[in-house]
Amino acid sequence: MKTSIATVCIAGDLREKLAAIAAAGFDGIEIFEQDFITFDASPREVGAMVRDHGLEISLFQPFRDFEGLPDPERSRAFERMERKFDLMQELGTDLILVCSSVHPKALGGIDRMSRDFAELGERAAARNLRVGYEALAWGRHVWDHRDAWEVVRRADHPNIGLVVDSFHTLGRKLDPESIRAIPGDKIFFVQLADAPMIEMDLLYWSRHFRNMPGQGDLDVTGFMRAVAATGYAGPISLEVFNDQFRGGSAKAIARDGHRSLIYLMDQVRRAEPELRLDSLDIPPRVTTEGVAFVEFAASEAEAEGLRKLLGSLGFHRAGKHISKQVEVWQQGEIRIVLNTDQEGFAHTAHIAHGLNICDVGLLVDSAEDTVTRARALGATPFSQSVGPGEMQIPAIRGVGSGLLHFIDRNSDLGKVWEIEFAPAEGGAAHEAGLTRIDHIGQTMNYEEMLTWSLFYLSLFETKKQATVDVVDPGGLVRSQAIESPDAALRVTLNGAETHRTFAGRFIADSFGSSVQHVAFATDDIFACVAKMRKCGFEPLPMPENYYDDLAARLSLSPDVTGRLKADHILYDEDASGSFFQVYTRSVGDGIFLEICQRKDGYTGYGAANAPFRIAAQRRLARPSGIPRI
Ligand SMILES: O=C(O)c1ccc(O)c(O)c1
Ligand SMILES: [Mg+2]
Repeated sequence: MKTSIATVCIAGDLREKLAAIAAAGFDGIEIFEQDFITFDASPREVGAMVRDHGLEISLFQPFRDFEGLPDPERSRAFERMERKFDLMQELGTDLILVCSSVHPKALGGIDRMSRDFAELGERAAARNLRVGYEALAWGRHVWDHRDAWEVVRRADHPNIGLVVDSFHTLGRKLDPESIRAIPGDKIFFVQLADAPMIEMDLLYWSRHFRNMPGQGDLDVTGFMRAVAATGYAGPISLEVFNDQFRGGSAKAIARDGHRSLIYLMDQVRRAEPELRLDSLDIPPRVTTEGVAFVEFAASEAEAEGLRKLLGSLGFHRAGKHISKQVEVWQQGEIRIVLNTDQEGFAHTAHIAHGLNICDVGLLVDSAEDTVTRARALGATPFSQSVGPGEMQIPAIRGVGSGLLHFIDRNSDLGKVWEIEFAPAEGGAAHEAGLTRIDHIGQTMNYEEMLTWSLFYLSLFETKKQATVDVVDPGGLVRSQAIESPDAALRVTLNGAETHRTFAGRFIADSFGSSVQHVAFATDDIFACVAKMRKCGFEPLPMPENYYDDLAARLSLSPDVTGRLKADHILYDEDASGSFFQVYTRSVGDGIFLEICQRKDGYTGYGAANAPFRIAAQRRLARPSGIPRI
């Protein structure tokens, strides 16, 4: 199946748009008239430029206010169309999109409109061109693809067909199943867009808030299944009007777009195998069993601080790498890797970012399949040379070009700790009861959130949770959780709108997005904190006001409130259960660790506590920044 994208989706002038679109791997483009008119080159030159990028012009659009007009507007519309036909022939495209009229004088009437299209079909046929009719969700008389189809059906002309656009159908809450009844060869073109579910004026929603399939809340997969079931064999094309994308990185948005189509068609192919789509046959979304390790890149001095911190949480040094300056600290199933080596990726990451979490290891079904799927989705594979006795662990680039490594139990990869590490002295004497990694929190600029949610959703068997707004005294931080069905993998994406927030400062100070926070699970937070205190744990101090408010709001016994306060434990409860959290003080440019306990199946992340946690972190930070360890 060929992929295409409307030039309107991408930032830049036409040349920049084409370069980004071609680099992302699309086959064609929809030329948006505005992008052509604002560009200073002849139609022939533009056509050649597109083809020089290895792209075809799959559609020219939009042509507005054509059908159902009285004269003289009617004959004007036909004349206007002849000029656009001239232009299309010079550009080198045979298909134009006519969107349903919003003209105040448009009369409507199915037969009147079909007669206009029948006549237009004759004119198009004379030039070997085709016309596709699209119902805009806010069209004056036609705003439903079923009505647009009826106009096309009655026009009964081989050069007149239908354009379906997922936004107009799903945004209007029309049932996409009705598309299945349309003959596939009468659908001339398919436009795809998703959107977040926000109640607002349809036109405004469409022109400013569309996003890539998978990034919003619409059932674009259901829509595309219905289209595919008709036998439609033309291009699938993205038409995304989004203010943020228009101002974003052309390359990144084009890459996200291409990824969204691969993901979408894979979902469609799996949902309806009998359709025998010619889309890529790639391994399914990856099942994750959890986070296998988190790796810090550190200087020797920073590593010393981390050792103290980890020791205070009940971790012990479990192994030393056979040839590198790398050690692994362990507790329960949790492994923290400290990398102070003077070579390799971690070292480079340390030079660029200072102390940082440069690598996350995920436990998956098959590491090889994971990388195969990731490559098909346009992720960047990573490898570096390995020394004698070391393993080549499959990896890709993740958020902020940090690494994601994949470990599985089906190969030797799961034995990396025995193969590459020699046991260290000490042992597990002081474990505090931390069992596994509950979640990792990645901090990024707000504009990157859609990129990374699509990255996780398309690669892993996960679902996104609703976005929550966290108020930091310096501005808003939006937080979205991505979770596997059994919650074995939980990742939170935290998008900072300004650099004045704690999260935003982290991005600025460490020169880029990355993991800012790792949360460890425990089954008994009070026992855990008691043990950690003996090892020298210093919790992030919470003010008394917080506990007075808890006592006022919730029906906790004074005894429980007293224990929470004594240990600086934060508490949350909702319909799903209750939640306890305690934080470490920050290290480096604002990295912090959390210990949490979920009771009765609590599903959240303590968002209600986030403003108090942030205020406490800011209090400890010096005006010039955050204390370094
Ligand atoms: O917003 C619009 O006017 C507009 C134009 C052309 C389209 O294909 C569309 O979906 C919307
Ligand atoms: Mg459209």
